[in-house]
Amino acid sequence: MRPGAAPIRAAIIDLDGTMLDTVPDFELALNAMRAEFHLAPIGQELIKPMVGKGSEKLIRDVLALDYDAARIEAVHDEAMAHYQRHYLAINGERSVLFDGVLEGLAALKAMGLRLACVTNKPIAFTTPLLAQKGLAPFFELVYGGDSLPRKKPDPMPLLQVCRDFDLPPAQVVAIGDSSNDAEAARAAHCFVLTVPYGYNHGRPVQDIDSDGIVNSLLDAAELVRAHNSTQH
Ligand SMILES: O=C(O)COP(=O)(O)O
Ligand SMILES: [Mg+2]
Repeated sequence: MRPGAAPIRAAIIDLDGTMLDTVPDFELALNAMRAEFHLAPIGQELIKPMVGKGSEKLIRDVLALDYDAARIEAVHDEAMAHYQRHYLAINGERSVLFDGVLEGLAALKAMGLRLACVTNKPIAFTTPLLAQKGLAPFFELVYGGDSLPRKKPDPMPLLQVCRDFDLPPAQVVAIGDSSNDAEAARAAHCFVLTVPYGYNHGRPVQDIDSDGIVNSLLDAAELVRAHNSTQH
């Protein structure tokens, strides 16, 4: 983050791979969907790099392990219906908060920042999950992958948050685990911080063009505090 730049007034925080390790939930729901088609279960290491681009892409990638393009088209809608039903039934059962998430959110709030959650997860999964994990009270705004016409890496949801908060993007930081989050932030002209413990489509976090890698949301809050303390 640039010294002398305007103070940060809001943070936009990603969900999967940033606040919650949701891969165990994806494993349950995807394998329940695959069982409907008599397909063998798949493991978390295969699933992890597929998370982050929304449900549509995830279902297509998972079906592509066994089916050709024509067969994927033929079963897509049925697969999506199975997946959504199964995911909603197990949502949050196996997901766990990453270290420093609650502390980091509390620190950002205590510094007066406004908080939004922007995820590519469908909003129908996101809202109950945030509530169940005690995250909902931190967020003034929540946008899922299907809340707006375009999702990350498009800047649309981030720009919408800036408008909702009536803040210029240069006073907003996005915090995420993947290039998806960083590309959206760069295109929106927000700051962006990256956590190293998430999924990033199976690629090294160091490859992401961001304003810094932070080990936790608590470290992100410390960086924002340092940035803001240089302002007059
Ligand atoms: O693709 C998803 O379902 C969610 O991904 P995100 O929370 O990292 O944006
Ligand atoms: Mg993510």
